[in-house]
Amino acid sequence: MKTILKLKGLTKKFGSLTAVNALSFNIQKGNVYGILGPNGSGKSTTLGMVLNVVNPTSGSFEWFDGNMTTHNALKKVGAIIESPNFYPSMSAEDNLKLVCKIKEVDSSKIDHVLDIVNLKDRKKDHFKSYSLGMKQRLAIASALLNDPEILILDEPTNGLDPQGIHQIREIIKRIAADGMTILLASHLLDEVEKVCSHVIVIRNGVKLYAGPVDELNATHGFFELKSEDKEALKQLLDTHEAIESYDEEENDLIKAILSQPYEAKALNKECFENQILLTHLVKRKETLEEQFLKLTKNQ
Ligand SMILES: Nc1ncnc2c1ncn2[C@@H]1O[C@H](COP(=O)(O)OP(=O)(O)OP(=O)(O)O)[C@@H](O)[C@H]1O
Repeated sequence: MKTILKLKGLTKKFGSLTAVNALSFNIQKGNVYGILGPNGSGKSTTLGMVLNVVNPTSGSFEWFDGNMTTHNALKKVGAIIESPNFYPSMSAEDNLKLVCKIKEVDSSKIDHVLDIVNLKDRKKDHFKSYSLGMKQRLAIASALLNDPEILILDEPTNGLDPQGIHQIREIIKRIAADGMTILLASHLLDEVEKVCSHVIVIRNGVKLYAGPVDELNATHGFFELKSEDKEALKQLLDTHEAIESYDEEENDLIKAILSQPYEAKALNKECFENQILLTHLVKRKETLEEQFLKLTKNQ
């Protein structure tokens, strides 16, 4: 698979603050990546560095095959990292004509990109009459004009109402389905879950996880258990091949984490054969949100 972007130990310090700390990951063609982290975790700084607007303190990054200057490589990148900025008293279409002139691309693509973002019917309207969601969609259209190899978006749904958020996410999914590589920064887990195939979780500039979104949730789950003979139950769990660890929670509840697939029925039978009567037995899997919170809390 073709590599679009490689980050190698990329680091940015602002005085004594390390905003991005030795970040390494690869962006492969055709995937949709989310950089996910709370506010202030270093997402925008990371995007700023690979887009040449923030100077790295150390480490490096490489666009495409590494044989191109960043300046030339960025001609193949469509990026929206600031709020959409166009001429207010010009129509969307005229604004895009101007962008075509600046980017030296043919203006025949304007209708097509406006169609992708559902703005073709409103192309004659002044930019100033657009809602925030429409402005953001126009920015996406503008970024698509020169057929980029990758689209980069920083918090693409920030400040939008639920309908606007939905429209932007649908557009991103549609563009991705057509094969576009996308890298977006977001502090919203559900956004990354809905839109991205891959996720890079960062906190305080440090990478906590990078990989497919599915695998972040690929654990075997856990049992919630209760028994009047808690000590005997704990002894059984201590030596159980399928139990990785267990915690005692409130109300005498024991949470036993699985290290391999194991059915509740089998555990129930085993407990019974060891004269341990369970008063509560539930098998559960952590939601992606619980996993994400655990991942970020542990650091
Ligand atoms: N120009 C700067 N000078 C000093 N500190 C900065 C500068 N830019 C960013 N920072 C700090 O670096 C850290 C990371 O900021 P960054 O904007 O990259 O985070 P973020 O994850 O994008 O968060 P947000 O979504 O809130 O923008 C923060 O603590 C921020 O205050």
